[in-house]
Amino acid sequence: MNIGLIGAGAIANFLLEELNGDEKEDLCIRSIFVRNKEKYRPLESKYDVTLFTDLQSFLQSEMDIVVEAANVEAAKTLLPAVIKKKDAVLISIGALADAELLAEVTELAMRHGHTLHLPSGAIGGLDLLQNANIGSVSSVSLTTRKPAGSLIAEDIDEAKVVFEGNAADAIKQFPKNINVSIILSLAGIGAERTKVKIVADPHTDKNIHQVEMTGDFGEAVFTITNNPFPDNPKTSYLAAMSILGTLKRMNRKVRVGG
Ligand SMILES: NC(=O)C1=CN([C@@H]2O[C@H](COP(=O)(O)OP(=O)(O)OC[C@H]3O[C@@H](n4cnc5c(N)ncnc54)[C@H](OP(=O)(O)O)[C@@H]3O)[C@@H](O)[C@H]2O)C=CC1
Ligand SMILES: O=C([O-])CC(=O)C(=O)O
Repeated sequence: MNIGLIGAGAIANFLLEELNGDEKEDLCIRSIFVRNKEKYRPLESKYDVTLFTDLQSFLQSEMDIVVEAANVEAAKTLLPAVIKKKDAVLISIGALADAELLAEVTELAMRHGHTLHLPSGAIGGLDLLQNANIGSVSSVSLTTRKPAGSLIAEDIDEAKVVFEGNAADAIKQFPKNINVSIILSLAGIGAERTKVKIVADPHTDKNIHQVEMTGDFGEAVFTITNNPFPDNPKTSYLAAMSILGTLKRMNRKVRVGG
């Protein structure tokens, strides 16, 4: 499967190393859509990829699927054009907090016969939540704790709650830090009803997500203590692995979970 990648940051570099590195894989990144070719020029020879700044030329290049690893704004702008032409994997899930965009992309995917894959990113338990939601789920809440520097500019000595509210507002205020709240909303009871608390912690170097759910099924509480990427500590290593997992499991004939 040939992949077209949008973005060339922490997640993109992980995917390039895993898929286009020394060991041959069935999956291969061929094309990368960037804003500034000169900045990313070294990737062309290192990973044998072609850089594009024109979206239509990128989409016409040799690829079976697009993987977005850019940011929420880019995803909002690019996704409608992408899904008309290709299947896609989206990691800046916060883009889909916009109900109009979600409806538009769903309609385009159906009309053009394409699929939009939404990986679980830096959390888990979405299989459980979707199954629980067949019955009635009464509450879903997420408490995210990250290194203070990932969330706020000010120097603090003690942990500080920097946001408390619902997922719809959380992603507006922290688009680079709380995409997980929107995948949780999509799997469960929506961005208005999914509660979010974000804590800036000067004493942690992990990205910690505690998820709590209650419903007909009973209740679930679990915590994911994520290792961050050294070159972008806002982003957890698991988020990048979840894209690779999604790609690798896509064509399986025996499917686990889900
Ligand atoms: N769903 C989840 O659980 C998670 C989601 N994420 C999200 O994944 C995304 C990628 O994360 P990460 O790799 O760490 O981010 P980085 O900031 O490391 O990299 C982002 C890349 O996207 C590029 N980019 C930005 N805007 C555009 C655009 N309009 N067109 C093309 N490229 C663009 C940037 O290029 P430039 O140099 O030009 O700025 C940069 O190369 C982010 O949105 C992040 O919030 C992260 C963790 C978990
Ligand atoms: O990587 C993480 O731990 C979570 C994150 O940045 C996001 O959801 O946007």
